[in-house]
Amino acid sequence: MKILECKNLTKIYDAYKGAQAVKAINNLSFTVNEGDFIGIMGPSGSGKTTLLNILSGIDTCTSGEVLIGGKNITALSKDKLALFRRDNLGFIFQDFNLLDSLTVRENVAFPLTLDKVKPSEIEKRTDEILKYFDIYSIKDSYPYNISGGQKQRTAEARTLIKNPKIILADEPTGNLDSKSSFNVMESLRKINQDKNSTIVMVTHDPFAASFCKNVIFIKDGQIKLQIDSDGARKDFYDKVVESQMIIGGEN
Ligand SMILES: Nc1ncnc2c1ncn2[C@@H]1O[C@H](COP(=O)(O)OP(=O)(O)OP(=O)(O)O)[C@@H](O)[C@H]1O
Repeated sequence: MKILECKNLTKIYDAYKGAQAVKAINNLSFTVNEGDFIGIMGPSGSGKTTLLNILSGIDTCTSGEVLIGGKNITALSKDKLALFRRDNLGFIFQDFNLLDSLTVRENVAFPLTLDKVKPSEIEKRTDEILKYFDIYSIKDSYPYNISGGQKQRTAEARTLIKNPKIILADEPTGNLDSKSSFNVMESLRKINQDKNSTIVMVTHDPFAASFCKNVIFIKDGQIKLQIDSDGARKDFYDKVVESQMIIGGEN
């Protein structure tokens, strides 16, 4: 089932204070199905962040459409878009975005608290997800007392607690050492497999990309190449690195 459709997306940043206008996304179309785990790669300046910002409703496109679960988010008013984002999209960022004054448990429960869910229901769902991400034992710790990998798993648990339609991840391994990167990517792969969560991830990191089912490469705002994994991660890693060389540019 189609869950995300980008149709003929174009984004032009207008000329500003002497700088020329930039066509960051150029008539780009692609479809994401439920349960996909897609990586978006490309050289610096190729348009990855711009694309993710448009998909997540943070930025608007100049022309084209983004449909999420059949709903055209490019046509929503600001308020409706904010609500739609809250109820349907999950975000995972490079710098975790955890609240330092809250414990791990409180951070994970935060979206449900905002939604005024019943306390008994919050407790049940929070316990379940803390255990799933193997952070139950550190539930009363604060973010500054836990490791980078534990912080990222806490951020994932907070994202997943509302069962978003799509998880949009921006360089989730960007600030992690190799062991934590492995654990975080394993946990993303696990939620993709166990819960059929749909994940769209922007990354520079071929290791992170090797966990995806498909990777699209963009350059000059257009899709230049798509590669598919047959499930063997090491082989797919080689394919990702090879594709990066084909695409060229600074990574
Ligand atoms: N706010 C902006 N105003 C004007 N031009 C911008 C703006 N943001 C990005 N650009 C330009 O749009 C193009 C795409 O940028 P974008 O940040 O999407 O690339 P990227 O692939 O995410 O790069 P990186 O990997 O370095 O983060 C670049 O030429 C960039 O200079």
